[in-house]
Amino acid sequence: MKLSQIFQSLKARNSPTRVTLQQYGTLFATYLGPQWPRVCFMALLLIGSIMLDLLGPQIIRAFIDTIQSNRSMQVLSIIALFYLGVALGSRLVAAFATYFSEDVGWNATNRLRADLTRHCLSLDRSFHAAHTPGELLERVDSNVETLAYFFSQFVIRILGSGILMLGILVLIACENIWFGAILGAYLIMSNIIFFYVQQRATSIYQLHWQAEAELSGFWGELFHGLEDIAASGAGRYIMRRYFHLQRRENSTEIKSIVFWAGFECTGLILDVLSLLIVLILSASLFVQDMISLGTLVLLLTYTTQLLNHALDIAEQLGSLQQATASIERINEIYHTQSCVQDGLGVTFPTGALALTFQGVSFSYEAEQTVLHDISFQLAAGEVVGLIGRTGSGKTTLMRLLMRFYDPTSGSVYLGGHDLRQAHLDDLRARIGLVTQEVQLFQGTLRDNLTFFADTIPDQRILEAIEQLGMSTWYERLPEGLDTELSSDGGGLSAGEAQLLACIRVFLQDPQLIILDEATSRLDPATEKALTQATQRLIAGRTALVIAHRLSTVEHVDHIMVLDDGRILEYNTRATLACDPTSYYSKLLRMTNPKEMLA
Ligand SMILES: Nc1ncnc2c1ncn2[C@@H]1O[C@H](COP(=O)(O)OP(=O)(O)OP(=O)(O)O)[C@@H](O)[C@H]1O
Repeated sequence: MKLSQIFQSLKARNSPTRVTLQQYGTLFATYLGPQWPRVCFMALLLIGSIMLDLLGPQIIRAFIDTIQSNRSMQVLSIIALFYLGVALGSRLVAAFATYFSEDVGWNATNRLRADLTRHCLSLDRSFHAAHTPGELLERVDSNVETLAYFFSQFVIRILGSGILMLGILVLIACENIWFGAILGAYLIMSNIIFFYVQQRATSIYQLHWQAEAELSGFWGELFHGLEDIAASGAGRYIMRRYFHLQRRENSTEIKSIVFWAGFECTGLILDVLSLLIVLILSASLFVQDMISLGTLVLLLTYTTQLLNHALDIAEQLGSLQQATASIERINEIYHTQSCVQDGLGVTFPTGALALTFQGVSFSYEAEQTVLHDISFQLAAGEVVGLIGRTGSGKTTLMRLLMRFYDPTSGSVYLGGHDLRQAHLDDLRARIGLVTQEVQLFQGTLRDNLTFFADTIPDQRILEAIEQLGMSTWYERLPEGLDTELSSDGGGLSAGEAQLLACIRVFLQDPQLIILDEATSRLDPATEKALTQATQRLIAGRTALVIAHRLSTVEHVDHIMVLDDGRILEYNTRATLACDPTSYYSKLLRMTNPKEMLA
């Protein structure tokens, strides 16, 4: 079963704030199931370590009773050596068990993290607009990390402590049935108290993590926009917001720490009380000659072990609460279904693809329509230049074509197929997108051009650079394809980043190109290189060029002028240029057309 199905079943059966035993079971089965040989080996080690732990107090009893009876040094030395062996063996086995449990836990959470990342990638833009990168990082990383502890420690320690406690209770009951019965009743009662106290913990942890996520989101935004913040002098506002978020994070953290301290304190009080009962009981049995001194020590040692493990179980139940809070936060993401559903798949024609928008309207939010009844056709291999003031809907049109969103009404057809019928991956592989904000990654130029795919040979990259007429630009790079770039732009200007994006798209060899021209001022050499590269890139392909300069649309077949989400005019460039009443021809006659393009 896929993780999304598990989490969707959580939603279907329960409110999002409840995770049932069966659902924990499904989670374990999905992520621990494939590692069953390791889990079995871990369980064997666990049982071995428990048996050795139970053996220790029996050897001490034998030692004390031997001192009291025959006092043979030889027997005492053998018992002492045996005890040493058992103690060492127990530690060794416990260390192996811990190693395997960690390994199993991390494997499980790595798979969970990968599934979650894949799911986040499949979600549409409205989801990503509503969640900051920092918040998602918190969920995909920190919340999943909590589950690593849960997967590894919870299994080994709850199971281990549970079995050990049962073993100790049986052994104590064999010595004295009343002793065993009283301790058993006490343990059940104390665990019930702990369980109810911890029920409250989930909401406290969730509030804390939400505050942490918001703080992480803030850091993400801050580091992303450092330049703008410094330039606009927004430092004081940023610090105010930081203090506000930090205060919230601190207060929720203090609440969870206080809760945890209160919980540990309750455990300690219950411990002291139970030890008192045991001391009185065992002393009275010893005074009445009902048990030997060795048995007295045995009972006390077992009781201490029992209480330690009871506290351990209570703590593990605490980790269960943390894990539950994590599962619920991860669960929330899994509930989010992408508004853009994958299509069944179509067979696109080869070569350039025809494009049709038919009565397309779109709104990001219910009450605000951004595109109104957009209809136009572009034959295969034709290029349309899209112009319009800022906010007129150019980028939105591009987003619909990439299926980042679906139209509210109407349809978009590519190569004769409704976009909603195509597989998303297939569709996006056929469209090359060069945006204003080119995302670079920490790595070499080669990595950035190939998206870290080592199947593309250098020769092909160099050919692409040459075919796009960018050899002069490339030769200026200090270390060629090995030039290191960083994710924040790495010293590349906006124009150079677009040059890089052109090579990326050229390597992808798409059937339709969307080009959102850089608005920033480019130096003449880069502008010339970029114009040449884009012209070569779109040659023989259908293309939609969002233009911020009239020179960009000098060679296009059609011009579309968008105004407030409506097509103001759409015709061949030649027709519009010859029509003195057209918006485009007015732009051509203007001395500073940028004003009307901004
Ligand atoms: N994610 C979003 N959520 C809500 N509204 C949005 C979103 N993105 C854009 N808009 C709104 O949609 C309208 C069209 O925006 P769009 O970005 O498509 O315009 P544009 O012509 O590309 O502008 P620019 O030239 O400045 O990039 C604007 O009113 C904008 O505020």
